Amino acid sequence: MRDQPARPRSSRRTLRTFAVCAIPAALAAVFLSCVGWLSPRLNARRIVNAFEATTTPHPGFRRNHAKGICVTGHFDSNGDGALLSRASVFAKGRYAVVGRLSIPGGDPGEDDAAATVRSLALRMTLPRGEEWRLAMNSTPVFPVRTPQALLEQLQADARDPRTGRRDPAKMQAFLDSHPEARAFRRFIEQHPPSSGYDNATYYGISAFQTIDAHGIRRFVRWEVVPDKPYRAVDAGDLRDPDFLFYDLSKSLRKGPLRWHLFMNVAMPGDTTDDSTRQWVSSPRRPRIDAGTLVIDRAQTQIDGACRDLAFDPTVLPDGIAPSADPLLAARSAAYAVSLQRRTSEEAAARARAH
Ligand code: HEM
Repeated sequence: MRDQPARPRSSRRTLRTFAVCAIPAALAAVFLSCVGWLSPRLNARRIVNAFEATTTPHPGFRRNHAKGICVTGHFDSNGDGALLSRASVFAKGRYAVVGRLSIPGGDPGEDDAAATVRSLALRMTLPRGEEWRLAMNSTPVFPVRTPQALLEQLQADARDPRTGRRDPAKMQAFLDSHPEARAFRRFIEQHPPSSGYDNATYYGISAFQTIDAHGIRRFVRWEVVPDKPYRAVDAGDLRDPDFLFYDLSKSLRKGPLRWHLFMNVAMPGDTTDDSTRQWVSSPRRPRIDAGTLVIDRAQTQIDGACRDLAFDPTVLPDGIAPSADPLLAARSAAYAVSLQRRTSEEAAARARAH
C-alpha cells in the first residue's frame, strides 16, 4: 500500500488555524448561548441587561429599585388569616421583619420627585426555618402582563449610550402596541403619589393561592394599608431630592409606623394570572385583616440588614402558593441575577480596597 501523500503545508496551516480559532470560538458560542447572550430567547439576564440599559452603571446596587432604605420591625398576626391559609404566619403571634422601602428605577441617586410609585419589600421570619418574602408597589396593577412585554417596555425606555437620551417615539410605539398598559397609566394619573413612604398603600399586585387547613385553595391579592392617612405629595415636599428618606426618619423618631395586611379573596370571574387587571371593588368581596405590620427602625441600604436580600416573591411558606401569573417566575429569576451581579461587584470593590 502506498503511503498517503503528505498534506501540503498550507492545508496543515489551515487546520491549525481552525483548531486554534474555530474550536475555542465554538466553545465560546456554546458558553454564550448557555448564558443567553446569543439566544433570541427571553431569559432573566436579557431582562436585567435591559434594566441596566435604562440608566448609567451603578455597580453594587439593585438593577431596579436601586434607591431605598432598609427597615426592621415585626408582624403581629391576629390569627384571622388562618381562615384562608394554614401558613404559620397566620397563627396568632409576632414574627420578625426585615424590609426595604424604595422607588423604582436603576439610579440610587434618583431625585425622589421623579418617582410616581413607592415600594415596600418584606421578609418575615417564620417558625421551622420558613420565610415569607413580599415585594409590593403602591399601584394595584402592573403596566405589562408578560415578561416579553416587560422586555419590550424596557427596550423602549433605554438610553442611547452615546447621548444618554431616551427616545420618546420608542415609548409611544410601545404604548400604542400595548393597550394593557393603560390601566397602570390611568391609575398613576388619577392617584398622585403619597407624601411619604409611611402613608402609602402597598399592593402585592399578582394573585397568589392560599391553602387552608382542609386543603381548600383560594386566590387572593394582598395589600398593606397604612394607619397614617394618605396625603398627596406637594411642591414643598418635592424641594428636597431625598424627602422620602428624611420624612421616614422624622416619622420614626416620633414612634413606630403601622400598616394592616389585608387579604382580598377572588370572586367568580376575577382573573388570577394577569397583573394588568384590577379586581372590581365590591362590598361582597371577602376581605380579611390578617394583622399589623410594625416598622420601628431604619438603616441605610449600604450596611442595613436588607442589603444582601432579594425579595423574591416566590419565597413562600407552606399554605401560600404562586398563581399562574407569568410575572412571578420571571421576577424570581431576575431578582437572583440582580443579586448575583450586585453582590459580586461589591465583593470585588471590597477586595480592591484591601
Ligand atoms: C407585580 C409586579 C412587580 C412588583 C410589585 C415589583 C416590586 C419590586 C420591588 C418592591 C422591588 C424592590 C425590592 C427591594 O427593595 O429589594 C423590586 C426589585 C426588582 N424588580 Fe420588581 N416588581 C414587579 C415586577 C418585576 C418584574 C416582572 C421584573 C423582571 C422580570 C422585576 C425585576 C426587578 C429587579 C431586577 C429588582 C432588583 C432585585 C434585587 O436586586 O434585589 N420586577 N421589584
